[in-house]
Amino acid sequence: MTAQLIDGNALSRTLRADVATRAAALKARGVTPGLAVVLVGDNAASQVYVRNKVKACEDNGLHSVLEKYPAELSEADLLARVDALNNDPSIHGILVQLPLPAHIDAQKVIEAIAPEKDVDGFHVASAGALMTGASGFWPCTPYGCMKMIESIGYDLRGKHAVVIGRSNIVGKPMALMLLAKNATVTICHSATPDLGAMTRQADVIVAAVGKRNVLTADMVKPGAVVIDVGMNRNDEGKLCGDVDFAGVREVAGWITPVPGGVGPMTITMLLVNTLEAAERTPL
Ligand SMILES: Nc1nc(=O)c2c([nH]1)NC[C@@H]1CN(c3ccc(C(=O)N[C@@H](CCC(=O)O)C(=O)O)cc3)C=[N+]21
Repeated sequence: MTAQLIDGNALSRTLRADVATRAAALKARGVTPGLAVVLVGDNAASQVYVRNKVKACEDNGLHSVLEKYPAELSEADLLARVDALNNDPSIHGILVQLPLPAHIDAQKVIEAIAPEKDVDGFHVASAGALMTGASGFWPCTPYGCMKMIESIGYDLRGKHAVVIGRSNIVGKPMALMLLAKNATVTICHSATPDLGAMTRQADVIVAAVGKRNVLTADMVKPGAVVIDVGMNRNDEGKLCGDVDFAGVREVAGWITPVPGGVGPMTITMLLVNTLEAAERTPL
């Protein structure tokens, strides 16, 4: 049996249509949701991602501002820009594209963003809100993964979810979101001695490592839900995830493709968070 595809492009179209409707309603009340995207340096991948984010805003009735700075921008100057955006009433969400050049302390810049504008969900206040169940923005990638699982009507209660990867941006928040839905959660990482022994027990697997073929068919329980967060290039230079898609799709019950899976959902949840930031601002 071949797994059913969870189509991130199709789900994004549905969710973005709702964003556009709500953005239009806000606009009618005189508020256009605004996102500021700050890009430092000329990382080629970042240029593409940032352009996609700006285009997604435009397509769905959000206003966006792209600020590009040379790689030599000082940390103090970047902090000053963040402060200006914090105080700009036309901007409801601020995204500082990562990675930043090595001379800039990325965490310090993230903490400078006003939590109510932290639509990436990377601020310690946002992380704390997710951990405790308080209101705050959830990081877009794991949030998008949760929406994909929700879209197939899957009940996580009592299921075993295995997350591969423990980053602050994906693995850790992903585990907390799954836990909040009453899954039993295991987090695996580079020091896990037998990854397959863990994943073979999983009803849901989220692969977020950043390495090709981390998950192969022999590591998957028949019928499992497999979410692929990876963004890698194969030998032919084609975009691929962390999962051996061709093999795993013959075993899994559901699987997300790369491209067309988690990537577009990350951008969709950025739009959702920005819209909600705008909806929360008092008129
Ligand atoms: N502050 C910050 N926030 C981020 O959310 C953030 C970041 N920094 N730095 C880089 C990563 C990466 N990221 C992606 C988003 C969408 C796709 C995406 O839409 N991918 C398409 C394919 C795009 C292509 O063809 O290259 C897909 O999977 O179908 C990919 C990658 C957001 N990031």
